[in-house]
Amino acid sequence: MTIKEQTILNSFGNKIFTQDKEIHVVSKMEEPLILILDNVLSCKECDALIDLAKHRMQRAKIGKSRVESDIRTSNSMFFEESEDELIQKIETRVSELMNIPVSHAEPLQILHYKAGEQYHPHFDYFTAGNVVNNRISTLVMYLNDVENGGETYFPSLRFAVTPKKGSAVYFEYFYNDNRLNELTLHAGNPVTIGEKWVATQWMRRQRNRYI
Ligand SMILES: O=C(O)CCC(=O)C(=O)O
Ligand SMILES: [Fe+2]
Repeated sequence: MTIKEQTILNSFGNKIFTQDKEIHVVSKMEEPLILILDNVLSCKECDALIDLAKHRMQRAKIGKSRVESDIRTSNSMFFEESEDELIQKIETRVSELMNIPVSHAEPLQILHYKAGEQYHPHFDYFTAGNVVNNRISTLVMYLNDVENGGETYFPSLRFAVTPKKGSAVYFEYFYNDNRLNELTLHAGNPVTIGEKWVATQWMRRQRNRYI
């Protein structure tokens, strides 16, 4: 008999209630746990995040060393921790949803892909050496509808998530069985028509902010 591993997010039923939102579970994969969620952000919140971010975008940097890399061709920025009311509200909602305290959250990241841009397959957790406070889970929130392409693609699962404004994909990689963590390999497929905006929240195993 195979014993299913404990997960961080324990969803029951078709809805997840946070203090200010009723989030819909559209689709679910059990192991590794992948949830497609709708109504995570309102249209107004998506537009406001893009507006706040668009003047602050830089060529995306990868991983801990933050060197520029061809792994990702999109542009990115990070909001300051709880920098204004909107960011604070979203951080609170997302941490309730992800079942991890805000103190374990990385700053909220915005990514912008223009046509032709992509994010090659990668793990969100760090694999090099002895990582003390690794990432354990990810929420990618879609801030606009993409005309064509731009799916979040899990090549080992042959599973593609189509961006939809206000919706999100959640996955976690804190399993004892590392084969499950490795199945969360994912990419941002090339945007072929239009553009793509996402907000990514990564959670750490331990505290990551001191406020
Ligand atoms: O753009 C996407 O669909 C994926 C983004 C991503 O993998 C990340 O931000 O870590
Ligand atoms: Fe990622």
